[in-house]
Amino acid sequence: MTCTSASLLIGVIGGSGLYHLDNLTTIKTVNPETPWGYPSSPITICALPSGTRVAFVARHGKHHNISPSAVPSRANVAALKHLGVRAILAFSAVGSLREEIVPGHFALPTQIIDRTKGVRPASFFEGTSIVAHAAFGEPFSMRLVKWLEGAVARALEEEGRGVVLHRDKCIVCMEGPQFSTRAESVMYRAWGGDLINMSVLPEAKLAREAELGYALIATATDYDSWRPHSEVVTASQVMQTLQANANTSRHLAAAILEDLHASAQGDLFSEERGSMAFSIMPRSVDPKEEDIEKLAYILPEYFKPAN
Ligand SMILES: CSC[C@H]1O[C@H](OP(=O)(O)O)[C@H](O)[C@@H]1O
Ligand SMILES: Nc1ncnc2[nH]cnc12
Repeated sequence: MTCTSASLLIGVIGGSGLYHLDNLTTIKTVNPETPWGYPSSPITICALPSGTRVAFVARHGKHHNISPSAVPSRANVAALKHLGVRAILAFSAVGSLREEIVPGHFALPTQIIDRTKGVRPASFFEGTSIVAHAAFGEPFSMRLVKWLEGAVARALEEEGRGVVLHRDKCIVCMEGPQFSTRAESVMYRAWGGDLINMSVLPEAKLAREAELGYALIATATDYDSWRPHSEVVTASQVMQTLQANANTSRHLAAAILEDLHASAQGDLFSEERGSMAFSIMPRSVDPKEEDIEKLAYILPEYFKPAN
């Protein structure tokens, strides 16, 4: 099922605590089987008051039954792209590695440090006869991030609950599911990390391979484990902030998605489109037809099945 690109341009991935956008109108639910399996949850197509549609997927499932290492990120990103989405706005509950990023604050990261352990499939090309090297020096879509810096700050101010937005932060993505040790937490700060989660990778890499815009709205829930005289982070500590952050995230989505959809019709995501053209390596042998068919699901511009 493919929506027309004019009707559905933005996909939202909800993280811990954000399992639905029930402040928007649900139009329908779809559950497409992609060449990489089924998404984490059925995808809800929601409408804004104007009728503009967005697609929503719950990263850990609607009942939070998928652990961070097992999230089917390839299926999530592929399904969104196939539905007509051009950019993903991802939400994530994160630990703060900086005193000034107080639990309850929001942040827009611009860089990532990868501390995942190679157990998550991180490329659509993995296991195929085709090799591709996507550029990832700027792991987020900077035009989108800049756009969000203004729009999110305005929406948070309008909400009036004093949620502060931090810009230009570096997020560490760890494997989990256990939280970091105190020594690791201190080390990440020394490396320049400001935030920590278990989810931004491989999601951001896969969005890049699928030529989708991608930005993360990081919602701080805790101070991780670096503060010498404070308790280390626990799941129950995270839970305390999760609900308030999710409510703010839902408000934010309702406040900015209309304008984001309108901007998406312009050149906001022009950097991503066509970006894989020079990333796919010239081939010495013919690629397998089954691989072409698989990759055509996300990149029909480059992969055209024989029939
Ligand atoms: C519930 S604490 C750890 C868990 O929360 C974050 O999930 P998400 O990014 O989907 O909001 C973090 O990345 C971990 O997966
Ligand atoms: N401290 C933390 N470490 C990793 N992921 C998190 N998600 C929320 N808090 C976190």
